[in-house]
Amino acid sequence: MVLDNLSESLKSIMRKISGSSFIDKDTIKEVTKEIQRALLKADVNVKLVLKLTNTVQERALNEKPPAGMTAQDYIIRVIYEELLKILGTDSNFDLKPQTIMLVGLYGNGKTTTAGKLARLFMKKGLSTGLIAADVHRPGAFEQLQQISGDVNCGFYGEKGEKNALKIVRNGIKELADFKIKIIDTSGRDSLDQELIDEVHEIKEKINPDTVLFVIDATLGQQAGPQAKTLHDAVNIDGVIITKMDGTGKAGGALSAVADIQSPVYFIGTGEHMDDIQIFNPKKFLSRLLGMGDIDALMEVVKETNITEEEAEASLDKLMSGKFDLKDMYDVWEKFAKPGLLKKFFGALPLGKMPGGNKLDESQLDQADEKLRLYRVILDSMTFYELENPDVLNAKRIKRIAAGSGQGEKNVRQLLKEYNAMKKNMKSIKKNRNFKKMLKTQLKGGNFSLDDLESKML
Ligand SMILES: Nc1nc2c(ncn2[C@@H]2O[C@H](COP(=O)(O)OP(=O)(O)OP(=O)(O)O)[C@@H](O)[C@H]2O)c(=O)[nH]1
Repeated sequence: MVLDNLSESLKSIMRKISGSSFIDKDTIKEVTKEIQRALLKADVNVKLVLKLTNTVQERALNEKPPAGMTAQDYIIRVIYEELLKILGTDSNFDLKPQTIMLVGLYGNGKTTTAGKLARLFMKKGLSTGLIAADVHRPGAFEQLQQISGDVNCGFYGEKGEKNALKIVRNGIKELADFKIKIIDTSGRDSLDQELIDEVHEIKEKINPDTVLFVIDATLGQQAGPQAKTLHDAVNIDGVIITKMDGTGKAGGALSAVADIQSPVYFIGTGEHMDDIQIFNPKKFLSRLLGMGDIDALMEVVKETNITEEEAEASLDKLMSGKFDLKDMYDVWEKFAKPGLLKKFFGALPLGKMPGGNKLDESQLDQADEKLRLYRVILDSMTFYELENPDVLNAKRIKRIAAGSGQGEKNVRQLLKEYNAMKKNMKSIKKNRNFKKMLKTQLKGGNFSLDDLESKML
């Protein structure tokens, strides 16, 4: 597949980001440099690369991750969003009866694509006829005729006729019963004025419903000026990128498409008539980046939407001396979102606190599971016990263990953690910097332990 090399580079950059323990300015700069190199190697236009990487860098440096999202995930999201802008947003091709005009340069795959489209539309129940309006290339008439026979669709052409407009006019009349008519126009080695005039005239006089630009994925930097000139002449409604099955770079074609801001509707993935796919930018990009389901990542943010006020109130509770088990339960309830608890506890430098009880890595790994278990234990306590944890003697612990089915060991462990948390929170409540950073953490931000510790000393 085209862009394989770019995909490998981007995947390795993504791995690097998600594997880094913290994100600082240097990491962001390094990452954007690497993206820059990878895109340039894939033939993406320099101007576009610079614009993209500058935006990524600026956003990564200045924007705060939303609640529930780590800085790492957020940068991945920023990169994803900015790359998606190049590929365009999802826009489905409207499968309605229409006249389509195909434009593009010689050998880019126009004629083949006309046949592929005919087969695709007919599969969707839309009868299709092809009009052979390439009056310049010897053999173009026969090629389209042959293809229409292969896919069993309608065909109109006038062998030897040099007036493309006349053929199209007659063709539209002759193929009136077909729901979709596809005009295969001439291509050239380069964009000469004669070609531009010809396609411009057909566009003006025939007024097709849709003009589709067929472009070879491996075209390189000349794709840009070609797309622009054709767009100026016929106003391109959408793009079909062919030869996506090749090993080329595709960055040039993609840059050209980004430049004219037309949606890519289809991609060609081989020489056979079935080798055409509806283009889905999000899926394509997710595959390119080696991400499973990037939309799922976005969902985490929605699920963990904690407001600043909520974070502040919970933090005040945490740091007040009056922190009881009910408060602990409430805080956990609020922040027990996927991964958030782990992040929260993971960032607490408890080992550095007087009387600190640092949670080890394996404990952190099991944070979500532990929370579920602790909730069951807390549910087995009376209201009085939750508000007055000091009354929890051996007898009560035994009762709670039996009631929750979690064993005395787990009940004692929960109490141990509660006591450590309460003690630590009390001892740091006057530290404004720490409080501020914790708030960021509660809201899903991320920072390094080193950073946190240096702020505390
Ligand atoms: N691998 C691959 N080859 C393709 C694809 N689309 C077209 N081709 C091949 O590209 C070559 C040129 O395709 P044509 O359809 O003849 O090109 P054209 O743009 O119609 O050329 P003109 O009519 O001369 O303007 C043919 O050999 C096609 O089989 C594709 O998606 N993948």
